[in-house]
Amino acid sequence: MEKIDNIELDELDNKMDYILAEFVDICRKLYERKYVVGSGGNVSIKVGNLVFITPTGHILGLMEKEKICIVDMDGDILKGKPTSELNMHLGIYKNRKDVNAIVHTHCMYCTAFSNMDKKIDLITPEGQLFIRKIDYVDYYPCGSMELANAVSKCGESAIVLKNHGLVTLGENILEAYLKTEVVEELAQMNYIIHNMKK
Ligand SMILES: C[C@H](O)[C@@H](O)[C@@H](O)C(=O)COP(=O)(O)O
Ligand SMILES: [Zn+2]
Repeated sequence: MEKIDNIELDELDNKMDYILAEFVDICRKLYERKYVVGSGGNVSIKVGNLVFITPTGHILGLMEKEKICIVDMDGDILKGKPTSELNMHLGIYKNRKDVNAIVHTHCMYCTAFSNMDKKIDLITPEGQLFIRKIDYVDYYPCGSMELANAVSKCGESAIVLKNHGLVTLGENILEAYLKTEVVEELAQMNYIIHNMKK
């Protein structure tokens, strides 16, 4: 059995198969839960010096392992045509050593709150447990370096992009995904409570 630094390549293969299968599942779930529609949203994970990332213009609900792009941390594209938000993903990984997974979606309630410049209160137990604080970023054009720089400077792991959507960060993809679910539920709960007060 060939080994590199005591890692059996077959074992590495199996691990990567599992990691990429989980990546595909999360992409499909984001679409199924309508956190994105059409070709919106993008997802990435960092494994060592490599970033596995969704292709641009692709429907997350139809993601397949073979379609996942690969980029190194210098931004050299090793496989496929990655998301137009590649600079945002790389900028976050460079600035946040605690982050190994990024989920970007267009959650409707979060985006609506951002359009009204309203903050989302962390009113649920999950909100207080999983989301320490939410950062808010002004509107910058999609795919722009301005957006990438603004987001990668944020210190929190839930970042609302004005008139665009949400970015959640995690040590792993399940954590990043969970934060998307929790923040969007918080936004919905805030909306319901606000309307009940009328
Ligand atoms: C307009 C783009 O869809 C923008 O919203 C981008 O941020 C996005 O979500 C999907 O872009 P890619 O298909 O390039 O990942
Ligand atoms: Zn987007």
